Amino acid sequence: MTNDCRLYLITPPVLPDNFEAQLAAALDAGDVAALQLRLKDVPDDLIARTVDRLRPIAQSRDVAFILNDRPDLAMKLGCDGAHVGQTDMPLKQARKILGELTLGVTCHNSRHLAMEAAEAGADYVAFGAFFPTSTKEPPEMAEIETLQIWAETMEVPCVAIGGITAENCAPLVRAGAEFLAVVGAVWNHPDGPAAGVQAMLKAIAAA
Ligand SMILES: Cc1ncc(COP(=O)(O)OP(=O)(O)O)c(N)n1
Ligand SMILES: Cc1ncsc1CCOP(=O)(O)O
Ligand SMILES: [Mg+2]
Repeated sequence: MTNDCRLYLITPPVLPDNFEAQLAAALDAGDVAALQLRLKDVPDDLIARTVDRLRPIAQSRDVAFILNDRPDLAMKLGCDGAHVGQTDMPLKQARKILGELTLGVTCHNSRHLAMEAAEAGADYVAFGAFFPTSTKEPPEMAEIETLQIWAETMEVPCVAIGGITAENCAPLVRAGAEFLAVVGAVWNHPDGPAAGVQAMLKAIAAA
């Protein structure tokens, strides 16, 4: 049986020198719905220069370019949307800044937070972390049941994140995740990012 789950790629914490080539190879390896630029603790001008470098690579391939944490810069720099966490910016403010652009919101393991996000106009809600991850110290772990109940009862699409790999993703796909967001599964794949994307897509299709 097929499913509608798609891959949501997030950039690695530190971008290697040849990142443009790696990114192009990853996006050419198969269907990727979105790319999130996630740079933490860097000045605005570095975010702006990196958006200018990477945005065309994604958008020319019909991959939505989402900026983490900064709806203001997302709007200013021609991104397709922004992702905000619970402490990044009040959701109403983010929605107002972004206008018609995509707004994604971290909801940890809480359908209550997800309801609030949906009411504030989120285009997707993200639950996680589902599995241990070395990319970020997650404030809490999420249960598959949270995702499953959301997917069964609500219209707003849900993203699953946190330690997701080709080996462990099947239950999340079967629970109804519309998107799987990954960092390590692609950028740390032993055979390179293109192989990482292909492995994820194969696992999603087989779930
Ligand atoms: C798709 C997606 N889901 C969750 C997060 C985490 O956002 P946040 O809680 O704001 O933490 P940081 O990523 O900003 O460290 C995300 N970025 N993307
Ligand atoms: C940004 C973020 N938010 C919750 S877990 C996480 C990290 C996801 O990275 P990985 O796919 O390598 O676990
Ligand atoms: Mg954030």
